[in-house]
Amino acid sequence: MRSFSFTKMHGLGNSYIYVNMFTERLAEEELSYIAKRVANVHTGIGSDGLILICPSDVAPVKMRIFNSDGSEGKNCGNGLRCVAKYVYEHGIVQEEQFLIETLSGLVQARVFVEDGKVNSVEINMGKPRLSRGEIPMVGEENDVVINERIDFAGHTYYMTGVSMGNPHAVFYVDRIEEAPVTTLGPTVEKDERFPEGINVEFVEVVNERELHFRVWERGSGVTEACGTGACAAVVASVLNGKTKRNEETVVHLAGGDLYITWKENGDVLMRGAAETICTGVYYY
Ligand SMILES: N[C@@H](CCC[C@H](N)C(=O)O)C(=O)O
Repeated sequence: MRSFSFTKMHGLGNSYIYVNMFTERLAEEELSYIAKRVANVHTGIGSDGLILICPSDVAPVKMRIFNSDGSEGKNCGNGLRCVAKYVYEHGIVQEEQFLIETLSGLVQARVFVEDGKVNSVEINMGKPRLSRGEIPMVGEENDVVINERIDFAGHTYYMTGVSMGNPHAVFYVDRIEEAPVTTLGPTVEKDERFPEGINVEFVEVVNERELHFRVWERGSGVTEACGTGACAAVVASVLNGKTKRNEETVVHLAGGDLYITWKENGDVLMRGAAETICTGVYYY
């Protein structure tokens, strides 16, 4: 029987099993299978997926993220905050600002420390990518998708498309409690107009500085929070004239709040909590 040491962490209830690949060895061809196994709440540990904290050639650390269905994502906002907390608290980095490599590029992390513990993290997520080609979504590759009419299962909706290194479809609703997360979510995720699938976000605008937010994540379904999704929601809200560029917006997710600013220079800043739940050894 094989085993590895893990740490379970969460960002606003979006939980992953984190494996320190500076010390552990997992076979590349087994990563998808391991992600599915550990995520299972009955026969595994229970999580939204698996995150690997890896050595990098271009930064102090690299993050890889696998959803609970075993698919690999290219970015994860909540995961980045937890990775930043982990590497600082385990002495893998000593500075309070450092780079993290992801499959979609480099991001800048800043940890806020009290008594040696990281209690919140800010990530400069870089610039959103807005063209259909970058999302990706079928159609004219240089066009943007802002409040575009689109039909699913015979009903008409309006969506805004944003890539934060991973794909997001944002829909506005009048009341967040009535958002069709579990019905429209999986339909949109798997729609053939999104060749790589898509994360689906529902947003209720409270005012120019505040949004309510729910998510159906590609590869994981309903989660308590999605950091890249919250960034996409703020970018979409600026593009739709609902919130302001260069001003911090509070996003209320099911698991808590994130503070997000789409800066004048194009970068998106995300700030919020990162928590350690437990550590252990997993046998497989
Ligand atoms: N929970 C994440 C995003 C995880 C990956 C996503 N489901 C995808 O496949 O793109 C976040 O906090 O951003």
